[in-house]
Amino acid sequence: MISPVSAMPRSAHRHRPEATPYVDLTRAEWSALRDKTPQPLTAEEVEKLRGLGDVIDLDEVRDIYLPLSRLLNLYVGATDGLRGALNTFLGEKGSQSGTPFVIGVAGSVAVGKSTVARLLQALLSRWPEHPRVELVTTDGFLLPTKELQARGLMSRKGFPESYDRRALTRFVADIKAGKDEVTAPVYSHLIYDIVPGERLTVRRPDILIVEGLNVLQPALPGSDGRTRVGLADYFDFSVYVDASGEDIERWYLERFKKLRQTAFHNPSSYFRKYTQVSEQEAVDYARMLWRTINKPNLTENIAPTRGRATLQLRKGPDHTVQRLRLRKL
Ligand SMILES: Nc1ncnc2c1ncn2[C@@H]1O[C@H](COP(=O)(O)OP(=O)(O)OP(=O)(O)O)[C@@H](O)[C@H]1O
Ligand SMILES: CC(C)(CO)[C@@H](O)C(=O)NCCC(=O)O
Repeated sequence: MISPVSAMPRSAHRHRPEATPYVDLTRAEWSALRDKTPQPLTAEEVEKLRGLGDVIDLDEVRDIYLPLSRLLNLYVGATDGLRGALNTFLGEKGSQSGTPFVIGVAGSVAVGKSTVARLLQALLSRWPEHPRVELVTTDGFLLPTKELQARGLMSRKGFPESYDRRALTRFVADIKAGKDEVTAPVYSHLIYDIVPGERLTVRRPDILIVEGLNVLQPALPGSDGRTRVGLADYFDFSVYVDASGEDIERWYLERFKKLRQTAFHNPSSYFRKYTQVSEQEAVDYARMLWRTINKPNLTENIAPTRGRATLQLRKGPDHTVQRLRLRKL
């Protein structure tokens, strides 16, 4: 019989370290774990994958993303082994082959998660075991502007209720179930809306990366009050991209300034009017968007999901990853 905790000698209580499901690593400790994983990208390729305002270079790829690519390659192999065990058990009763490995990438607006997701796609597709890596962002499942306006949600864009969560979960479930072709709507930052009539098609990838603010949020209970299977329940691995609130706000404002000099000049840009006002007015507007929408969303909905990620990447003020926290239990 297992003895109850209260029956243990007092000293055993006192000296037991607090149980934590994570292992914390410095940049140097993590970097050493890349082992002999070769660097498959050139400086030009990294430049193409870099988002506006991000600073990822070959050193960052080597130190942070090669160990991650190696870890994920090991995870994919081990998950295939588990799938084989399940298939042996199930036999004719529903066994499945070619189930894609699904990775979620979460974090605030402007933290750089789309760069992380693109880098992972490029690195993971170089492994011969899983060359077909698809990337989708949850932006495509935002409700169209007309619908957001009708529901009074224009200033809640990015909050859980601004997405068609059921369609998003179904989309990932269908890909994981091995459907030949699964499609999703497409979002444009330029027009700040869903692109009418456009769809993205995903065809049986080896790995699917799902990037978005909301990917680790728990599912809403159904109308019968029961818990549902949510998006994150389909993940085999997840990454939370983290940084201090002040740093992210600064990155958001700087990106807005850069976009004001570039993309906002496009006649179709939703933000075009901010090219015609002073920089100060434009920055004040961006700060208002940050403080009234993106920051509360970070605090209330995104940051609380951090502990659910398999891996947390903590960036410093210059965008480089300084600390990592990996789930080990
Ligand atoms: N208003 C905009 N007009 C044109 N391009 C934009 C606009 N906002 C963002 N982008 C571009 O789209 C890319 C992805 O933006 P997105 O909003 O997905 O990033 P994010 O979620 O804010 O944060 P992250 O930087 O983590 O991806 C940005 O790196 C930027 O280059
Ligand atoms: C589309 C999202 C929700 C996420 O990418 C975000 O970029 C956004 O539009 N947030 C609303 C406030 C703003 O314009 O920054």
